[in-house]
Amino acid sequence: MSLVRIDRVSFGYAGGRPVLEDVSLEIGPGDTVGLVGESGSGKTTLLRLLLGLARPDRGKIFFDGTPLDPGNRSFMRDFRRKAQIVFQDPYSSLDPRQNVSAIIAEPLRSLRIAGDHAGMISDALEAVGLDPNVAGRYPHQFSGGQRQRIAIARAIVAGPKLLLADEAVSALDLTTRVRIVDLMSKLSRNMSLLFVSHDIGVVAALCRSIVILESGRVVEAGDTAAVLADPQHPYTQRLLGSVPRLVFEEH
Ligand SMILES: Nc1ncnc2c1ncn2[C@@H]1O[C@H](COP(=O)(O)OP(=O)(O)OP(=O)(O)O)[C@@H](O)[C@H]1O
Repeated sequence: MSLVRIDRVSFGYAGGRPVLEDVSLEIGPGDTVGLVGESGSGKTTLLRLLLGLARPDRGKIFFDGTPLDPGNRSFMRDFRRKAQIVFQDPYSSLDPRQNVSAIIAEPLRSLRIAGDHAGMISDALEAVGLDPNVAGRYPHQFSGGQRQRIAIARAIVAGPKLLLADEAVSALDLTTRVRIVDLMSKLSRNMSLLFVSHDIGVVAALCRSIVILESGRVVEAGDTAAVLADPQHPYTQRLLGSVPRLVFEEH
């Protein structure tokens, strides 16, 4: 059974034109799915629907076989433990007044998860490649890449089944981006990953399957290597054509 099933979902913001039209996609346990599209194609909006922050106008979203229903509080509490998100900007996503330990503990507190919080925080820090001794420090004492590791530690501390990443490496320099992609790849062995990005290169490195969104519609989807080797839709071909060439030709 799919962990997530988005079934023919359409959505428009109040008074506006449709932003998503008839979108379907499935994420199985352990899948790594890249959602790619240009700015404004509706990627973040789809994540908002998937988190239950907005409701589809048409269609349904299922998590573990149960329809997502923001009105069902006990389901949503369990869902919030199982689905966590990492955002783009590691500077604005961490509260500068809280130390690392308090930041990572936030889901444990808000979801009222019992147990050894200090041990869980320490495990999460280790899992993202940070020394557990940094728990007492504050965000300003870390680089952008380290901050993103802290944000990822917060996202995984409660043991989610699904990690959502919204342009989670886009704000990082190239070397740091590669390291965080490596980290996400390692973490995705234990959870499903929906990785939203406009960067096809990063998706190719990280995601087994790819979904291409153009103006709120899925125009192509499938195995990443197969789609990128032989893109069928003109929009995918255009997106691929606009990827900067990083290979230096010999003269
Ligand atoms: N709160 C909102 N109210 C009204 N319209 C919105 C709102 N948020 C987004 N939109 C519109 O919905 C469309 C899709 O936006 P969305 O942020 O989902 O795209 P995106 O693919 O994530 O883009 P980006 O890569 O730039 O973040 C855009 O036309 C945007 O202007």
